[in-house]
Amino acid sequence: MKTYRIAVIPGDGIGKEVVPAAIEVLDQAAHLDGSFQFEWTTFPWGCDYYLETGKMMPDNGIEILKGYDQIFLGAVGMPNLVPDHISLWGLLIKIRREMKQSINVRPAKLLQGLPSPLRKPNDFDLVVVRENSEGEYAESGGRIHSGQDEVAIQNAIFTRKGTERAMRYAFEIAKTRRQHVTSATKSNGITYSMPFWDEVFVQVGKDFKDIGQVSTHIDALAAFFVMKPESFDVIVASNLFGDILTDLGGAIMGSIGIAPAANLNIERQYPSMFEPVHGSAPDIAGQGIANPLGQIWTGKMMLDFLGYHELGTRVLNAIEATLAQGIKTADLGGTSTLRDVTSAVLNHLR
Ligand SMILES: NC(=O)c1ccc[n+]([C@@H]2O[C@H](COP(=O)([O-])OP(=O)(O)OC[C@H]3O[C@@H](n4cnc5c(N)ncnc54)[C@H](O)[C@@H]3O)[C@@H](O)[C@H]2O)c1
Ligand SMILES: O=C(O)C[C@@H](O)C(=O)O
Ligand SMILES: [K+]
Ligand SMILES: [Mn+2]
Repeated sequence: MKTYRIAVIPGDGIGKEVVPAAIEVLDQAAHLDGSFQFEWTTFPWGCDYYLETGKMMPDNGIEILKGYDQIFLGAVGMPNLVPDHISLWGLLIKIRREMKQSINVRPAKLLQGLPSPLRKPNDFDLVVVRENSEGEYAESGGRIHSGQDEVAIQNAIFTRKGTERAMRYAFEIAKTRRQHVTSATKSNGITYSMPFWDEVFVQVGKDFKDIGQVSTHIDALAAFFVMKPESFDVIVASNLFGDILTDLGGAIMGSIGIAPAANLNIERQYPSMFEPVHGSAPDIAGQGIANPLGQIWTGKMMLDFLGYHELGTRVLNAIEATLAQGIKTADLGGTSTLRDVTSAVLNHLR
């Protein structure tokens, strides 16, 4: 039997609750399939680890992770105890960078059984391809002087390689979907990087003449996510624009607690990392009321990446059947617990 060795990093807050729930579902999915199994190895890295050791993960953490097939992560961050830029750059973003997980795929669609907060949504089904290695998230800049003279500089870095890679990937997946890519730009306000982004989009687009292509300013695009989400198929966005758009993608589905994500090393040279869009939700952590569906759907994306598409579809069907039954956590207006929702998904998967 094929065994996949998965490194598990529950991380902080609700990550510690939703990850075990999703593992139960993935184990059952593997059992149903019968041809493979998961071997999970859990690492206690995160803010608690930082408070004990002064590091978010050990110095050889990346080397350790390279020994696994994939990484399954919950969320990182305890802003009351560790500054967010320290915790995220010490674990989540460090892994994304060092494992060259340069593409972050984040779908959003109108789910059966889950009313969208939009008043009369048409059926939407979109996917955001977020550039995941550079852009506005660049360790370039600094702070000098103090008091009234203080200066902070943060440079955004866009390379042709990174920009092209994200755009090519977006066009490739559009080929398998509804044949359309929207590029999120802001070349009216940002005068160097975004005109460059637009030029690369036109150049890459020439290799995909059969795919519809349009550039839309991110401000208008955000409004269209609310007003006419059904008009989108694939959206390619820079790191920060993609970050913001995908919380919005979660929101129009019903909650950011259900939005899934996959940080892909598309070259398959290193493990990819599967972790949902949402964070550690300190406001509800430890109460057993977090929505596990984002983490479970993220597990479905891992199944897809491993080639088990039909099984992945069964997991998504079980999620929708659970919602249709009215078994929902508080973020979706329900009264069910994380345990109730997980049990229902397991039942529907059987
Ligand atoms: N990928 C990640 O690990 C990641 C992503 C976003 C934020 N963060 C970190 O998480 C911490 C909290 O950030 P935030 O509050 O801005 O965002 P958040 O996503 O953690 O929470 C935003 C709101 O959504 C709710 N929510 C999120 N996930 C939910 C779920 N599964 N079920 C029910 N409700 C859910 C929370 O209760 C909160 O009200 C910060 O430290 C931040 O840096 C980490
Ligand atoms: O900014 C980030 O990438 C962290 C988090 O908000 C995410 O979306 O993964
Ligand atoms: K997350
Ligand atoms: Mn985010």
